[in-house]
Amino acid sequence: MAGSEPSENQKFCLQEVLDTFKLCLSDSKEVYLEHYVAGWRGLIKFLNCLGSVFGFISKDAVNKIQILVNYLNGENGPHYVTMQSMVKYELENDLVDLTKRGSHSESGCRTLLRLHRALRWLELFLERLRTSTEDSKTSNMCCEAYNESLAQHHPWVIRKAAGMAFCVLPGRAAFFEVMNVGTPEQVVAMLGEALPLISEVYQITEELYKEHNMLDLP
Ligand SMILES: CCCCCCCC/C=C\CCCCCCCC(=O)N[C@@H](COP(=O)(O)O)[C@H](O)/C=C/CCCCCCCCCCCCC
Repeated sequence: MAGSEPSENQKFCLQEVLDTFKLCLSDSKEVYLEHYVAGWRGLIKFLNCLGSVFGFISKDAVNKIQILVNYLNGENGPHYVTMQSMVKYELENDLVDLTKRGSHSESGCRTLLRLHRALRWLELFLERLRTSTEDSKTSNMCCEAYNESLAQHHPWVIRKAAGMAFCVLPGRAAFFEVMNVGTPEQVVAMLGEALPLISEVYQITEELYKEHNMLDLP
């Protein structure tokens, strides 16, 4: 594998990501931003194990996570506890560029939307991985999931770069090893547990953005 050996706290652990997504939803099905970004942080550890070819993707995701963490830790932090409270606060205070980019080009709503779209890619990719066979190619699964989701929001140059990165993804067996779960059967079982959680978080976010006409924020 292309990446260097990660230290213990940089090591990816699917169970950890699963636990984080379990914490995302409140009893009233609001999405806690803190756990949502923690879930992404866990996933980025995986990306970092794959080598520097994925650096440009990891950098963009880290940057977006940091924007949200800054809001969470900032003076208006209490408004950013859940996605629902963030949306309400930013909309009520005209803090979102709704039609064209202006003075709020790094709003929480816009930033989260980019990660939300990536969550759909993840859902589609993990479902393919879960139902894959030994000879399935991770690059094909990743590419198909990307074309059905994120690619529709990316310009040609990003799509090209992403396509090139997918070509150097490790094979299914090596990929499963990086997941740090156990046998392929155990990986498949854990994916089966993780997917409904990821799907539910995705659906709730999608509904929230649809309700406020924010699925196309510039
Ligand atoms: C369970 C273990 C197996 C799967 C582990 C997957 C780990 C994936 C971790 C992170 C995924 C990356 C998230 C990328 C967020 C991209 C957000 C985005 O769309 N940004 C673009 C738009 O932003 P603005 O310009 O409007 O601010 C930005 O232009 C993008 C730049 C970078 C390229 C993004 C390519 C995304 C490809 C996603 C597939 C990742 C491949 C991972 C392979 C396992």
